[in-house]
Amino acid sequence: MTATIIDGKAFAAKVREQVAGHVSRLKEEHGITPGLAVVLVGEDPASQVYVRSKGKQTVEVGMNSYEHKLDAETSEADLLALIDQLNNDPSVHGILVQLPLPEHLDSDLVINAIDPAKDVDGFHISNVGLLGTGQKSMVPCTPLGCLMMLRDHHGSLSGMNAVVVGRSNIVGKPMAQLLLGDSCTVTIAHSRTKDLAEVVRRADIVVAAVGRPEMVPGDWIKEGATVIDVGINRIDAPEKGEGKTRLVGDVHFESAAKVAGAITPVPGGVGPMTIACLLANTVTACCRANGLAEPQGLTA
Ligand SMILES: Nc1nc2c(c(=O)[nH]1)N[C@@H](CN(C=O)c1ccc(C(=O)N[C@@H](CCC(=O)O)C(=O)O)cc1)CN2
Repeated sequence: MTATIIDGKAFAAKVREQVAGHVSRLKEEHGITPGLAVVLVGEDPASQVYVRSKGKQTVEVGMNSYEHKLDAETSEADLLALIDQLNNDPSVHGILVQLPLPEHLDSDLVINAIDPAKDVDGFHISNVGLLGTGQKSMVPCTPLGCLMMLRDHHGSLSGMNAVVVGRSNIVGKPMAQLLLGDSCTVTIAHSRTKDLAEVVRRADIVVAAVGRPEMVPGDWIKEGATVIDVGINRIDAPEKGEGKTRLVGDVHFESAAKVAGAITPVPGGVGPMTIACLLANTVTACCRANGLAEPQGLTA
């Protein structure tokens, strides 16, 4: 078998198109322009790239982008004061604090200071609780992107065996909740799971989000399974020349693609969907804040 490649880049472009349509309707029919504020603390190079990309794509779909770049030594009090200001700014419908934060800042405290209605990352404890109890919430962008691709590929996920490898608050746990919400039988596995290979081999859907380069080989995958690779790991690539690197996922793509029915590549799979879903969440937050009907198909 050679797997169908699930093209996250193309899918994300379609989601952005839908978002742009909703934004122009909000402007024309209600005179409202959704606004997204992104806060970056420090100079982490990867975070700088992601924040730039978020700002650019926000503007491309017609929304207002507010970037707040703070230096690495910013105090918790100053960061919380900025969040308070954004919480009270009616032109800001979504607030995102780029992670990871410098070590002296308490991420949980900072995230929980965001107004849950503006928490477009879906990381606030209230949104975590709402998602866990099947209530309307803001849904974390990466798992939402994975769910959209799975629904698009399969239609219904009902009754499928899903194994999520990874138990992070940002991806693993919310992914499991979303799959459960779509009536999958869900197992959360992780690096300490006994007989991990056997557990993964039972899965119709594998979501790999452990942050370990190419940890899941093809012989762990059941024939015809759908593999969603959330990992983004930069590894040395001496074959490309001295000092060169390349991106790989948590799945060994070449071997997995020979047995899977469908698979997301890295790059170009889950990553682009993360930012597209952030834009979708911002439109959703804007509609909710204004008592308007939410866009269909852009949330769980
Ligand atoms: N507040 C948040 N912080 C972080 C999140 C998040 O969702 N909210 N996720 C990641 C980083 N991230 C967005 O912030 C992100 C990561 C990767 C991509 C992406 O498109 N990756 C490309 C490859 C990019 C490359 O060449 O390096 C791909 O997979 O094709 C988008 C967004 C941590 N922080």
